[in-house]
Amino acid sequence: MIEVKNLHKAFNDQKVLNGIEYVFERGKTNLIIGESGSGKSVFLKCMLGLFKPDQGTIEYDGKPFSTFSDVEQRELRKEIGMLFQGGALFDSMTVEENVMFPLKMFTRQKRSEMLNRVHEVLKRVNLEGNENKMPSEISGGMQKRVAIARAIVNKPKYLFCDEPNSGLDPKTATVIDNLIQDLTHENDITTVIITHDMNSVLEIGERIAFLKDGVLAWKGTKKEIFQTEDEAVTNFVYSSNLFQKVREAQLKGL
Ligand SMILES: Nc1ncnc2c1ncn2[C@@H]1O[C@H](COP(=O)(O)OP(=O)(O)OP(=O)(O)O)[C@@H](O)[C@H]1O
Repeated sequence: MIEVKNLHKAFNDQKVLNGIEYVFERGKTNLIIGESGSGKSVFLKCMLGLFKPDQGTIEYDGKPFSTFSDVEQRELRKEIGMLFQGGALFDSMTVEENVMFPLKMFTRQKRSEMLNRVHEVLKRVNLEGNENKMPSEISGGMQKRVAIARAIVNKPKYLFCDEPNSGLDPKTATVIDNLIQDLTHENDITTVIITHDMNSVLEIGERIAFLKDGVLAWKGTKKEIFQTEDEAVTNFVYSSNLFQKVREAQLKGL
């Protein structure tokens, strides 16, 4: 669980985050949605300790980040899996080496132990047999699965995903969404996902936080997002044709 209390962040006199209160629940997919410039990335960077909040606290399972010593921050980093926008694989490393990278960075396991874990994770994301391929030799969806394998190889308690579906076709995007959700449930991970993708909201929106101008303007589930009368949310959500059609179908009782 990650609990955010009264989070403020400004750059010069531009207030970007303005008093955010939110709980990211363990074992759930927690989505952050909102227009471009609403503060999603700044929020994520505050949670990762890359930006220092001006005010407020971020607690990891009850412990405020600001009270972590350098050693504790390093320990926390081991418990965080990060799925970067675009995957961010190392082009010059094989699939196997990419996935092994966090184990080399953060553990002192023997190579044979690391290989066992890498193969276990690659099997889980259905990439068995691709160990020795280079990223350029596999599809975008497979690259994304390698990036997911790398993000979970060290058994993280927290998983941060920045636009996990960018650049993928809708079918592959759904496979990736479901994989992230299944891994979240199987491993009881606190998963935070920044997304623009309304398909993802429909697919895996177990908990949704809607940011508008740095304020947490609405929170709820994928079911509730269809029922809300909140104008800011409906304006944002129904700018998507897909949502418009689902809403119309619901109203017709289809
Ligand atoms: N390092 C920085 N210095 C100054 N201003 C910043 C910095 N990082 C972000 N901002 C400003 O904070 C605001 C929110 O940016 P942010 O990147 O969090 O938006 P976002 O919701 O993630 O947008 P997008 O969906 O386009 O990625 C923007 O006005 C941006 O210019």
